[in-house]
Amino acid sequence: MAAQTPIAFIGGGNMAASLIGGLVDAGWRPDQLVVAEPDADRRADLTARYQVRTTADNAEATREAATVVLAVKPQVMETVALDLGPVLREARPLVISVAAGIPLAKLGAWLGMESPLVRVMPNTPALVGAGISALCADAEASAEHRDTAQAVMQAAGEVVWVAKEEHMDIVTAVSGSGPAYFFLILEALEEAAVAEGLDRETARTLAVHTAGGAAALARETGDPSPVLKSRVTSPGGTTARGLEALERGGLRTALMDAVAAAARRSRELGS
Ligand SMILES: NC(=O)C1=CN([C@@H]2O[C@H](COP(=O)(O)OP(=O)(O)OC[C@H]3O[C@@H](n4cnc5c(N)ncnc54)[C@H](O)[C@@H]3O)[C@@H](O)[C@H]2O)C=CC1
Ligand SMILES: O=C(O)[C@@H]1CCC=N1
Repeated sequence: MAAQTPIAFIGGGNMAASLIGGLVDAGWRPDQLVVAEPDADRRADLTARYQVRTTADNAEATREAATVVLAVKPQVMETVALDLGPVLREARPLVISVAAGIPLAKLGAWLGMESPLVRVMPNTPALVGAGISALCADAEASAEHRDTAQAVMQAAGEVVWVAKEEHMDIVTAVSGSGPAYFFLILEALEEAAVAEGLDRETARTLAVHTAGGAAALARETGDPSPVLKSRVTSPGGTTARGLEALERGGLRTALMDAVAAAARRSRELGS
């Protein structure tokens, strides 16, 4: 029998690659990871980047694993889970799903098993160890299973546990999709600076460091956002004018609408 591989990823797309990059940087050996992925170019890319073993065969990867991370699109999860059910029922690894929207009960029914299942919503900053993952487990997952899931996700950043599974939709809308909202803001800041004559590289450096600095300040002081914002806003100064333009332009409402729309989509994906 082949030596046991601790983690098999089913689906080697953007989210799996971000987690794999984070795990490898955190000290996991590439030979402790295997990725099942149908796309040959994607497999070659993952091997070139992380020296992980890949296969086109989901069942083969699953048979060797102590932990299986399901990282396929929600739309194909049913097919993948129905196919893998018999293998998983025999091998009984810990199963972690990172799919948006798919409830644990539905996944369990497709797999034909009750536990141990952990649902996780990670995000792509996992690639550089700066991810945040929200986790919830089914009632039968043991403390050991929870610890294992937490240890895997902690290699890629922070973790929070969510007591009510129904909250995973709003989590998905805030932290799963959230990096894209911030990238849109970075894009806009860069474009504005370039339009005013700054070279692209300087514009990007200023925008990225400002975003990173704001996040670090919020994290390290723990101060509320309105307080942090007021410290930047000198009376009658530039920030006040900028914030007025943002409120007039509806950025606050647009972001709140974005989160509500993404959460609705998460619920749709699971129904
Ligand atoms: N991209 C992100 O920021 C995040 C994604 N997720 C979740 O991660 C999952 C994957 O999303 P992405 O990586 O963005 O999508 P993706 O499209 O980049 O990756 C999905 C991968 O699954 C492969 N695949 C398709 N059919 C398969 C099958 N039958 N067996 C094995 N692999 C198969 C595809 O070839 C592709 O490489 C989704 O369920 C998504 O909701 C969760 C959090 C954040
Ligand atoms: O866009 C999506 O559906 C996935 C889930 C959260 C981030 N990306």
